[in-house]
Amino acid sequence: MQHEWREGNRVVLLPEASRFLPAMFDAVSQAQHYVLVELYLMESGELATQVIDALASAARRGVQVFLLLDGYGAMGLERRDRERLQSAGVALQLFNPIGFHSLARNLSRDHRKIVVVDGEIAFTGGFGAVDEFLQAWYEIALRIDGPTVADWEALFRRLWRSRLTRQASGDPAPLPLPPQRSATSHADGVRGRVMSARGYRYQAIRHSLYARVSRARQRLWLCTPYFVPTFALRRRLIRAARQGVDVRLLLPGAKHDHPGVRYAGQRFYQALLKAGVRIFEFQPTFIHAKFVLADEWVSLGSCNFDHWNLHWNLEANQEIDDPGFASDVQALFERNFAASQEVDAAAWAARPWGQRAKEWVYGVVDGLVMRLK
Ligand SMILES: O=P(O)(O)OC[C@H](O)CO
Repeated sequence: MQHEWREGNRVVLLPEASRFLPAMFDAVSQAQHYVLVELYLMESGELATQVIDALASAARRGVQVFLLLDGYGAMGLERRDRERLQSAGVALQLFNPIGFHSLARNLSRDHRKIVVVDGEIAFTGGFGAVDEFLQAWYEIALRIDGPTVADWEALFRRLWRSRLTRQASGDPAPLPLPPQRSATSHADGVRGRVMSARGYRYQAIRHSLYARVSRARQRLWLCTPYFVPTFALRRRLIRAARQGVDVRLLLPGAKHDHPGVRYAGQRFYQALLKAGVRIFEFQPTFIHAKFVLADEWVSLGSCNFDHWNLHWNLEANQEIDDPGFASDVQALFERNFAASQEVDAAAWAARPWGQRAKEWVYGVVDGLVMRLK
């Protein structure tokens, strides 16, 4: 059953590439049956080479390896890298390659980040196989060992067989997958569920987030690299803050891969600050992580919670409802708040006209982009 809460999951929060990359490579190196990897971004470079080496070496050991890449996000993966994967025996497919289709079809991207090993362990987060994740961007991931791994695997399997997925050679016939294995349920594990979304057609992540924001009683802390929230989310954040909930946003500072998106989101700062929402801009690097903590509920994964992601993309997040895990996420937020600059409401109200002009221009662009169909 889709989106079912399942008990018995062991989860480990892995902040920063220095923790999650070794954990993933280690899991792949210990695989015995199959490895499933689904990514939005993969571009030739140092990290992609490490990923290809790890997958190729597993395939050469006899492990069945399946790599599903978004047809747009993987355009920077050079032919020689694709050939290296295929010649090592890695099954490579692309989701919805850009083509002479409708604009809506070309805009619909697979933005999910999934690694499954032997049906027993899964990873998700905001990661991709591009060099920015090695150092330049701050990212987090989650390692899951337990019954919800089957739901991650089911998402992968469904998309692998989708009519929009093609073999890298262009052949539309899907490459066959091995029988699904099942994970162990742990008595000391936590309650979790996998939530997915398919653009405007299917919006479970959005509905779950809105419900939790509305129900939060003590705190609502949200981290996203692309803060361009829907009207419905802004209204809920403002209402929660006015009702005394501790509402905080952890957002990128000036280090940003798409500064225009940051300006477009900053046009909402004043109303949020006025309602009592606290806004922290992360300083050390570009923070690309996506996670939210509402009381003791956590949602973490691919979804940026911005209206573009919610409208067009295939997304998937892991939700965890557990006080112990919530305190790990709280500690992570607190470390990141300490590395941020809090936006001062009075200083923001007096910001220069140049800044206001950028917010207006990128706000107009954002409004036009959202009218695309
Ligand atoms: O779409 P994300 O959140 O995986 O981030 C990728 C960036 O948009 C690439 O510029």
